Amino acid sequence: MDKPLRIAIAGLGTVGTGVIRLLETNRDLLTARAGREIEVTAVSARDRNRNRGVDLSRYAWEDDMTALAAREDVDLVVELVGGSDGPALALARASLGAGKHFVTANKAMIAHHGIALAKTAEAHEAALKFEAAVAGGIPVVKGLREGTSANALERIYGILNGTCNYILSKMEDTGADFGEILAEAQAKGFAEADPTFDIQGIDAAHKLAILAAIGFGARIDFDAVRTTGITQVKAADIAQADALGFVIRLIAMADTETGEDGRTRLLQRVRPCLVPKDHPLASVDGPTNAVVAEGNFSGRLLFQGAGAGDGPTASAVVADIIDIAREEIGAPFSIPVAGLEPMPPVEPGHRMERTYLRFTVTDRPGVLAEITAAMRDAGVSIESLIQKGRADDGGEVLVAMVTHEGPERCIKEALDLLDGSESLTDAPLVLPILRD
Ligand SMILES: NC(=O)C1=CN([C@@H]2O[C@H](COP(=O)(O)OP(=O)(O)OC[C@H]3O[C@@H](n4cnc5c(N)ncnc54)[C@H](O)[C@@H]3O)[C@@H](O)[C@H]2O)C=CC1
Ligand SMILES: N[C@@H](CC=O)C(=O)O
Ligand code: NA
Repeated sequence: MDKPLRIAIAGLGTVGTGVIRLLETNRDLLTARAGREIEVTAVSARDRNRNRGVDLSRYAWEDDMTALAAREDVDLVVELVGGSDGPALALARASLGAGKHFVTANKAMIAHHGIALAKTAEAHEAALKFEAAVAGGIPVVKGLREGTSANALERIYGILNGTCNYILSKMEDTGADFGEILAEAQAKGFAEADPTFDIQGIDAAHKLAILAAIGFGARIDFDAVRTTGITQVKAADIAQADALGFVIRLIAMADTETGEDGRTRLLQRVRPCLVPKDHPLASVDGPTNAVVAEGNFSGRLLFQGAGAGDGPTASAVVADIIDIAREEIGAPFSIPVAGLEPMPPVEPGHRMERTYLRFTVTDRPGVLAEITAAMRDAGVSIESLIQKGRADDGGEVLVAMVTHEGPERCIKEALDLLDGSESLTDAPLVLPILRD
């Protein structure tokens, strides 16, 4: 048998502790699968004395995690700290620069610095792997890099944030308040250290940018992801969507089109959408994630499973470690960095969509006429319209509508016409309807 693969782990929180537990529990099986032992030699985290429920006494401890990269007894560094910059990035640069393999669950860092890190990895013939960074335990990075590699992909889309999905599906089941459920998601270890990354859609955007790079051979362009989170979604919208035959899910989607200049353009967006109840993504509940990839020969592929949590995320981290133990290095984004194409973003106004719109308005005569006139003037055709009762005190009521399919820019024009209207007491909510 080959020499052991010696690894160091930085970050011993939810995921880091999960990795240690998995390496201990499945030791024999991992040795057989990897073809050699996987041996933890050193670890680093903020607090040495915290009780994590795992025995760290056999491993060397480094207070400064960057020191892991310089250790002679380390072949591979695993980063489970988080943060796009700061110590995680310093560790990545130091490790790859020293020719050590590097495994991370850090989507923020890969979305911002993945290309530069992949270049360093290539230059030093080291592996850079990040299966856990996208959709936790689901092998979707591998699925796109290897499983769909024979296809031109038409669309990649799905549910990429477990916290938002947990919140939306729990709101659906219990009618409970947003904040209460977010606290539960935090307690269960799904949420990011700063949960605004989850609820504002930024975490899903990080993951989408990574998948788009792999799936479409694009240079990662995180700044081009058009991102809307779930904070504006109310329990009333969920009930309304239900009555219309939909659920609400935060959907991340990327596809391409050819611009007038002949260049391939990339559209990446994260936004809450109405999902028809008979669509496979509608039954994805709780912290589960799901990714759909549509290949020109494979047809629609659905990857589904736990997108967050210690066990599933550790499973993805250790799968990457096994690949490296087997010397399956590969290009981080499927093809060498020089081959990744810079793809300018699509301006999506011409895209055709059916849309759900919700207005919170003052309950007085003429309000409905004002809204429908704006729709008419902008060329938006209304498929159905619901006004939710009368407010007893003449206060606020909810007006919801579903439009026929039309160009996205018409919705924007209608909202611009209503901008500043004294009838509207809250910003309108616009939710596209996911097409099959
Ligand atoms: N929790 C989850 O379900 C998932 C997390 N991830 C990613 O995995 C990474 C780790 O996440 P968690 O384990 O949830 O985080 P966590 O907050 O539970 O653990 C982070 C660890 O890093 C250490 N750390 C943080 N800042 C440090 C610093 N400046 N210096 C030294 N040590 C420091 C902490 O002491 C702790 O041990 C993040 O990149 C996260 O986005 C990815 C997929 C799922
Ligand atoms: N905060 C993330 C954790 C996994 O990536 C999520 O909720 O999906
Ligand atoms: Na994954």
